Amino acid sequence: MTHRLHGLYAITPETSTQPSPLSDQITAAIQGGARLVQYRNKGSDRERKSAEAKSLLAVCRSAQVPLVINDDLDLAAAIGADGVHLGRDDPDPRAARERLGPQAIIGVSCYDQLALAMEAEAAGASYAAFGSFFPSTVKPNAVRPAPELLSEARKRLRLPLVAIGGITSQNGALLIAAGADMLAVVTGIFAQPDIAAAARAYTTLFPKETPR
Ligand SMILES: Cc1ncc(COP(=O)(O)OP(=O)(O)O)c(N)n1
Ligand SMILES: Cc1ncsc1CCOP(=O)(O)O
Ligand SMILES: [Mg+2]
Repeated sequence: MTHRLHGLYAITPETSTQPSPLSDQITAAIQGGARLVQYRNKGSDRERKSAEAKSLLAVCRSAQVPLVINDDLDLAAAIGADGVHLGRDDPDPRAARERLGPQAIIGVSCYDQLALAMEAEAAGASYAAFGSFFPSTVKPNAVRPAPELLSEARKRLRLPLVAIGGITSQNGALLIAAGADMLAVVTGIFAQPDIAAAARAYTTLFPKETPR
């Protein structure tokens, strides 16, 4: 199945302010309209990551929402996830494409650099991610491109564009207007008391889907 990469992209929090298990939090984000989920866990051991990723994969499969694993190509391959997200310290997108196959979602971090996105496109990536567009408590030291980078990328690339970093339901609209196909969000969804409602506030920013 080819996945349409458009809409809200929910990324799991590493520290939770929620009493509910991660799988319930993801269920709520999907109820609020999340179209893609990333399992991002930089701190846990392999066993815990594997167990959490499997449980999220079950939730995502039943909702028909793809699950991407951050950084860990081995884990993505081992559990049969829908794809992987790769940054500058992670495996090469070509290796990921070879390992996971033609339908897999291979996301690549491009920070504030159009040249990285052009390389990613040539390497068979599925989307290019730019950011952090706004201050983020998750990545306080991230580079900060201007939203105009998305407009430039839109002109130069065919790949879907993901915007990330400090995105709220207020500032997200300007990133979509600049060319973002997806908004990737942690805090604005998962640090809120009502996760589904918080997700819905982003979902409504996107133009309505045209039926396939
Ligand atoms: C959609 C999306 N965009 C960017 C990132 C950041 O990736 P990376 O630079 O590898 O940093 P870590 O997330 O691994 O700390 C992302 N995860 N997802
Ligand atoms: C992983 C990552 N890469 C750039 S900013 C960021 C964190 C996004 O989290 P938040 O939506 O809470 O700012
Ligand atoms: Mg990474």
